[in-house]
Amino acid sequence: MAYRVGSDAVSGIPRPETVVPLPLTRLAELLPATPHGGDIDVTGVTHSSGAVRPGDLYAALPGSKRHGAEFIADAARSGAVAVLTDPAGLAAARAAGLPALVAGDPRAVLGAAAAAIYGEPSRRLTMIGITGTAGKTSTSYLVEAGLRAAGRVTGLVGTVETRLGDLVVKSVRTTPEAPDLQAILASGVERGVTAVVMEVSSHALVMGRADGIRFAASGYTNFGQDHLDFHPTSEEYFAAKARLFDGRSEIGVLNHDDPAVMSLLRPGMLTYSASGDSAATWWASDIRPSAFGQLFTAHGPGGATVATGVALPGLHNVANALLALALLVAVGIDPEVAGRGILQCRGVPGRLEQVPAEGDVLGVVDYAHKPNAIVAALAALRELATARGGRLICVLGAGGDRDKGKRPLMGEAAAQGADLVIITDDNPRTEDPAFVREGVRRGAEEAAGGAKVVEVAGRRAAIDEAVRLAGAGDVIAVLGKGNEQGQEVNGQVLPFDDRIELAAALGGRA
Ligand SMILES: CC(=O)N[C@H]1[C@@H](OP(=O)(O)OP(=O)(O)OC[C@H]2O[C@@H](n3ccc(=O)[nH]c3=O)[C@H](O)[C@@H]2O)O[C@H](CO)[C@@H](O)[C@@H]1O[C@H](C)C(=O)N[C@@H](C)C(=O)N[C@H](CCC(=O)O)C(=O)O
Ligand SMILES: Nc1ncnc2c1ncn2[C@@H]1O[C@H](COP(=O)(O)OP(=O)(O)OP(=O)(O)O)[C@@H](O)[C@H]1O
Ligand SMILES: N[C@H](CCC[C@H](N)C(=O)O)C(=O)O
Ligand SMILES: [Mg+2]
Repeated sequence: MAYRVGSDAVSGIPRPETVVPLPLTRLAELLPATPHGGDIDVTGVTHSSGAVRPGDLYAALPGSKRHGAEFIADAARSGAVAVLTDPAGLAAARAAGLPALVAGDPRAVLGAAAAAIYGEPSRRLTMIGITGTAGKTSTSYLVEAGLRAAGRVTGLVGTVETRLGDLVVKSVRTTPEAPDLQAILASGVERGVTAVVMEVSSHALVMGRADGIRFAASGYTNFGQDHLDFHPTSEEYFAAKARLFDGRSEIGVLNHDDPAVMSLLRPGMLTYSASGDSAATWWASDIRPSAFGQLFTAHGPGGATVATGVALPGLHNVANALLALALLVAVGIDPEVAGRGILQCRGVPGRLEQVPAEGDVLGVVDYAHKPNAIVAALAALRELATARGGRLICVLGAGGDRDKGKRPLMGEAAAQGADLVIITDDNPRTEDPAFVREGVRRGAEEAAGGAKVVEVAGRRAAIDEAVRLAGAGDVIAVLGKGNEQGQEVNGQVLPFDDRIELAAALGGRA
């Protein structure tokens, strides 16, 4: 069934069952915010008028398209008892008869406000944060597996899903807005969760979504190009990610193999090197393929060695596993237990996921939708294709309404990494799909690689074409959408899952 973008069909953020009422005037004392219009107890908080529950503080934020103050009357009808806003929103709060807290930049105090309303849940959790251009989701699953091996009841917050013990909720954003995030953490505490690993996106760091959280340890995977539709410059994108290490993380773990990331190195920080540089705190050696992925030896502080591995191919997944190990050990997990847990993780949804299909062509779906991820994914799959004596065929597009500058770079990376590139549509959103394809094609055609480049409109048709052109031993990599189950076109999300489409196309061939 199709649904509108942002509709309730894809939300379902848990709220804590029990919240100690917090007087608005007490909250004002904790924040830089001025109270107006009397006192009242608040028992919840949201930034979205459609999600208001009785007793909530409604955060009426100035946005890029609207001002949340436009929705104060709606919020009041749904039971909001108070408003957090900027001076421009105060009149609407008064008109609705609600007391208000006014701050110059209400987003800047929202994280602290939400944390206070929900009883500072992160203080009762071991919080692990992960940022970086690529590898956040993958690393978070590996960390979660290590925590579970150590007997912890875990939480995970990221692009694919939010998990609190046995509860699983599909994600809408990588990092939820602060009111949702604090509600998730408080709900986790109620469910007995003791450790939470979360992806911290650059959007989140700029917009204060993770404010109010103190991380026991945080990791930085790598820095490449993405999101320049949101961040004005690459430097500002980098500075956004650097904020995770600005004092809110007790221990920082940096990728020794990435010079941009290493520019943040300060005394006390840890580093890791998948390429095996022994100058790093954690480094890998003896990497060898195994039946399900790869095994390697991790070398740690004081000459410690851990025999571990990861159930995914590619050097980038050794990097993710090494970062996971470093983070786990940093928060006190035994290295052997951590290494065993990482090894037990059976893959990550939509990340180098092999689709089930009989026959002599291997189909793989991956979430690479930025240049450095495409380089990494195709390098991993090239090894598989070579071992099978086949070619590497890549199907990819780029998302509409997102960073246009990355499109030719994505095309270039695909043409340099694959033998045949089929350029198609990703999520067109509100853009003309042909225009988006053109951006990717330009880069692919100008690339130095010897790949053949073709363009096929329509993702299903492109997958069918890849299967039609494939021969025995070939690997087909469908990149960019990973575990996504829909395709966003003009505000509608239409059902579409690369894994289902590729398996069906391969099934028709076998
Ligand atoms: C660019 C961006 O991040 N924008 C976020 C921002 O939107 P905005 O400033 O445009 O808000 P707006 O539409 O003008 O509305 C203003 C305010 O009115 C409120 N409102 C609006 C309408 C309504 O009916 N009721 C209501 O209360 C909104 O909640 C908002 O607080 O504030 C909103 C909530 O306050 C967010 O939902 C919204 O995320 C949008 C939907 C988004 O697509 N974000 C993506 C790009 C994102 O955050 N991605 C990252 C990285 C992904 C990754 O690489 O992994 C992520 O962490 O997911
Ligand atoms: N350490 C890494 N270095 C480079 N590329 C990687 C790395 N880990 C994963 N990738 C590639 O990036 C893709 C996305 O990986 P993952 O979902 O783990 O990253 P992410 O940072 O969470 O991405 P997003 O911001 O889009 O959610 C993978 O499918 C893979 O192609
Ligand atoms: N969280 C990422 C997802 C991109 C996925 C890709 N399929 C696309 O549409 O560009 C974003 O919003 O930029
Ligand atoms: Mg992610």
